[in-house]
Amino acid sequence: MSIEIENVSKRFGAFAALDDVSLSVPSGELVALLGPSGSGKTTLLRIIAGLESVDEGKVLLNGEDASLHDPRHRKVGFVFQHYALFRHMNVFDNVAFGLSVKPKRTRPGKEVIRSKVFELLKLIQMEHLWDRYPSQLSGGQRQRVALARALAVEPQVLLLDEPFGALDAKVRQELRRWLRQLHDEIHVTSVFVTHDQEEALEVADRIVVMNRGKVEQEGTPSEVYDHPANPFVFDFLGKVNLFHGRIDNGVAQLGGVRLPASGSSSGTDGPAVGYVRSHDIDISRHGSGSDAIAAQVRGVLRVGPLVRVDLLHAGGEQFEVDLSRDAADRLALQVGEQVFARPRNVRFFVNDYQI
Ligand SMILES: Nc1ncnc2c1ncn2[C@@H]1O[C@H](COP(=O)(O)OP(=O)(O)OP(=O)(O)O)[C@@H](O)[C@H]1O
Repeated sequence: MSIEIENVSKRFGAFAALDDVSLSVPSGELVALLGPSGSGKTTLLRIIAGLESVDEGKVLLNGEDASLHDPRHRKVGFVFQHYALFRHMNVFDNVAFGLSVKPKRTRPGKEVIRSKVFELLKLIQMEHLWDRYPSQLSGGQRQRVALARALAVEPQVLLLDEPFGALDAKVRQELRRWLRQLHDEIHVTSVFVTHDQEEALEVADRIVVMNRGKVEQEGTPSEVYDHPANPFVFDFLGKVNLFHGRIDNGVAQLGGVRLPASGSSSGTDGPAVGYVRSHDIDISRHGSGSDAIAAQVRGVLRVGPLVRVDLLHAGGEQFEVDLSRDAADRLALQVGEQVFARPRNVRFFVNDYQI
């Protein structure tokens, strides 16, 4: 089922939780709503589910105005961060619940329910745990049961609100991969909310970056990561360094270095900010100060597979470079020494507009 959000606004009192949001989710896609706390992600999800009304705008499900239908008939499955499974029911009964409470007329027979539940338990790789109770399961297993339970009634849209938010980092990572595989198997149109950029980049077909009730950018993971539309998206999708400088006649001066500012025109002359990801900078001991940013090493820290180097350049701005362990071992940087940093990929923004 496709979802179209057309110019939706939602206020709580005087506060605009959603401000003229438009968005379309083609049938079968897995879309992530990514944004900081309070950006309106959950509100948008609840509006799609029909749990919340809109002040302005429309939601179309398969091209039809959703407000014309009772939310109970929207065929939407919901999985929350803390999905309360029924504690007194075992895994089998939890997954079977949505089917067993259907009105008699549409309720499948016992055998059909049984085979459907075992099919789902197989999908979530938990057939052998069918008679366990929620208290006998790990957090990750419980979320998988919650997902199977939402899928049991064959929703046409699956909505997931921070489904792995309460789990530890390792389990989260496993479940992310698992969710992606599951989606590739069943292709149900899915929208999931997360504030974790890595999760969105790894799992989603498309990412909708939200901020203060608005959509900042929408695109594939590589579109939003490699071509962020504005400083907010750049910053939210990964670690970034800011270099304050100026642009004159298409040339940017950043920390003493002159760099071509592609796309700029004389109209953009003036103060500009260069954005560079910390893995997009090379460090060497050689340079002239006009082809590289002269900087002092302030700290060297091993973080898992990377080495994070803290630097301070002559203009007084601090910045961070992530090196591979190999590169860091070759350089053997010492705290206090002078080095030269060369950004490989800089994006310039003037007043929030990319040039
Ligand atoms: N029922 C409500 N009454 C008043 N304000 C609300 C209500 N629901 C949400 N809000 C406000 O609307 C804003 C958006 O909330 P929402 O839950 O959609 O954000 P979110 O992006 O999902 O955040 P989080 O990641 O923290 O869940 C918040 O500032 C929140 O306080």
